[in-house]
Amino acid sequence: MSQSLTLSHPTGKLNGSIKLPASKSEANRALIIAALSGQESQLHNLSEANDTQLLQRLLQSDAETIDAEDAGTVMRFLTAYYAVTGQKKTLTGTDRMCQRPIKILVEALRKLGANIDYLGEEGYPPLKINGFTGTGQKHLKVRSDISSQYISALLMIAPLLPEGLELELEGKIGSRPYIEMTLSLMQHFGVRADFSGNTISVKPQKYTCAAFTVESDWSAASYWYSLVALANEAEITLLGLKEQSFQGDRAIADIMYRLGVYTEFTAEGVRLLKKEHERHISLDFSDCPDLAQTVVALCAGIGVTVDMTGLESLRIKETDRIQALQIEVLSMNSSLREVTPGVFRLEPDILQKKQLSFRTYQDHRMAMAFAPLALLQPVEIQEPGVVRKSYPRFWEDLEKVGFEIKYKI
Ligand SMILES: O=C(O)C1=C[C@@H](OP(=O)(O)O)[C@@H](O)[C@H](O)C1
Ligand SMILES: C=C(OP(=O)(O)O)C(=O)O
Repeated sequence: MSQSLTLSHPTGKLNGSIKLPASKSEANRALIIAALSGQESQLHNLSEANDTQLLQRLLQSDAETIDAEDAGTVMRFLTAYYAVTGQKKTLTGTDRMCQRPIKILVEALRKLGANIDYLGEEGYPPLKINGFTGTGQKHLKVRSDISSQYISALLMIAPLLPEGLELELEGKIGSRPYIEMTLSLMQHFGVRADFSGNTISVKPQKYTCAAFTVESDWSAASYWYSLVALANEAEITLLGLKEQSFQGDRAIADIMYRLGVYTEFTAEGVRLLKKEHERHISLDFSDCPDLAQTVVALCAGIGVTVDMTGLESLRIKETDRIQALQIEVLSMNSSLREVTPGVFRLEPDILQKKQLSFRTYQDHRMAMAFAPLALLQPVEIQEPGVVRKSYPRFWEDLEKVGFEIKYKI
């Protein structure tokens, strides 16, 4: 795997049609639900993202030790899946995965009757899942301000529990659209739930067999919006995106309207065109945390000041994304500071005409968020292979619209 690549674009003009990868969030829910249904499923357009390829392989594996690598959904969804299906497994992941908390999910599963031990530090993977003796408990209180993935994991197994499940969400509901995506996918496969106030109720039910085609990934689309915003001239079509999507990251269309990109929905996807951008904006990322890096890197490039809230969960993702962003925007003369508790301000400055080099912190989104800046000046991206987590063809797709890439081994 190459250690770095340098990226440049000879004209700054972008034109073309891109087939985006499919959403790993949708695909991984569909895979878990299909496995829980116990029936042959017809899932189409499963993502080429490593997170999805990995889950597919692991669901077919009868190994005792299961490596979820760096995939949060794989770790959290499989913990609940193995528990409820009574499979005895050791579940581990990368060093970083073993620093990403899982206590809220493990505690909830224990209350439902799962026997789970921590093999390392209490509250973190690796885990040993030893079996399941249903307690018949129906009502659970679960904190919803750390990661929605715990809630999605519990919801997907809920119809298989003898009494079903009533989940009372405590605190702010972070990443809420991902919970709604879970409920929509469950409904697609025949399971009804009720989400009223802060309680989600699921009665015991059976998943039914249904065909499902995974949509293109709106999070991946965000990097193309950034490219269009930074280009001298651009007309880009992104295939397979839908206006009515299960994905909360479709919010990028509205965010980018303010940052210089007009979205036209067509029968084949979206057409992106350039427009004027605002100079100072405020955004709340509570519903769409994966878009924050795209916006920060772009705004540092085009000189837009942004006040951001809802970034709490960024500290426990593939890396501490707030810290990684703070370090990397510094090399662009910009600053990212917490101005009052919970409010982060990106203040950009004039970019010097020198080659920029960005570290990626084993985080695919750091690589893809900073790459579009190559439309302003040559950019080096370190450890570019990280993109395989969600968008393995990212660099090839950039070449299709005229980027020149030199790989250094
Ligand atoms: O459920 C999902 O598919 C995801 C939920 C979000 O995580 P959190 O709920 O931890 O914020 C998101 O950041 C992640 O990329 C995918
Ligand atoms: C946070 C992410 O993924 P996960 O939590 O599933 O590892 C992501 O893809 O940005």
